[in-house]
Amino acid sequence: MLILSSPSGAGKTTLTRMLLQSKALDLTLSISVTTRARRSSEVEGIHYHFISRKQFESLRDTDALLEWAEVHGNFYGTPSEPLEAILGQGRDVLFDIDYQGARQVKQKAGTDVVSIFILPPTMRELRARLERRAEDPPEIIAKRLENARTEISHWAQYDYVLINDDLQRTFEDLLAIVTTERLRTPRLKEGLGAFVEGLLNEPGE
Ligand SMILES: Nc1ncnc2c1ncn2[C@@H]1O[C@H](COP(=O)(O)OP(=O)(O)OP(=O)(O)O)[C@@H](O)[C@H]1O
Ligand SMILES: Nc1nc2c(ncn2[C@@H]2O[C@H](COP(=O)(O)O)[C@@H](O)[C@H]2O)c(=O)[nH]1
Repeated sequence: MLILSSPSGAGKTTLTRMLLQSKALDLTLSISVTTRARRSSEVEGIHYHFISRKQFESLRDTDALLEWAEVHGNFYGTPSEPLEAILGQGRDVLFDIDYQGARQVKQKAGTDVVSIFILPPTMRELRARLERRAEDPPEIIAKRLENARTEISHWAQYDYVLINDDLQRTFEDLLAIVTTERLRTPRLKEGLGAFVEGLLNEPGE
């Protein structure tokens, strides 16, 4: 499970898209439910499942969410069932969730989780990116910038922290993290066990 978090506008959705487009990585996105209104660029079932507050409460109260949080005045959560199906196929899952959700997933899934926090190079650039994106009205941008400092204060709970100045460079750092994490001994154990057994049973001549 690979988690990307950042203050709004630092670039995690852009980087998520780049990671998903990289066929060699073969990552699957965890599609969250949210009570936020859909942006014009977003598609139901691709970016989010857009649901009502009542539907959200019903999912939350029936333990159908692995984690959930209130962010910028809206509710967001990760549905457990599709996630379990993806993990059951042995696939790696990418999460675009906030620090509260990251903490809950870490508590529940522990060593199966790798978390990455994306920082903007400056607060001025963060504002500029939100304005250039032109997806949210000024009052929503103001709220997101106001929340950014609290979100950034949680950077140290993450396994990795990247400063997203140059997009391509940040993407390459992400690729390096995924490649390295996949090579960790505990993640290779099943396949390696059989390989080592075969190796030790070879006569060696
Ligand atoms: N390294 C970068 N340099 C310049 N612009 C960038 C960079 N990374 C992302 N952007 C741009 O910044 C804007 C915000 O990026 P993005 O939507 O990915 O942010 P986000 O962290 O997912 O925000 P949110 O949490 O609000 O969804 C987009 O217009 C994106 O194209
Ligand atoms: N804890 C969770 N946070 C989530 C989830 N899905 C998205 N998010 C985070 O919310 C903010 C705002 O997202 P936006 O799409 O409205 O810009 C951002 O930090 C996301 O990472 C979730 O399922 N759980």
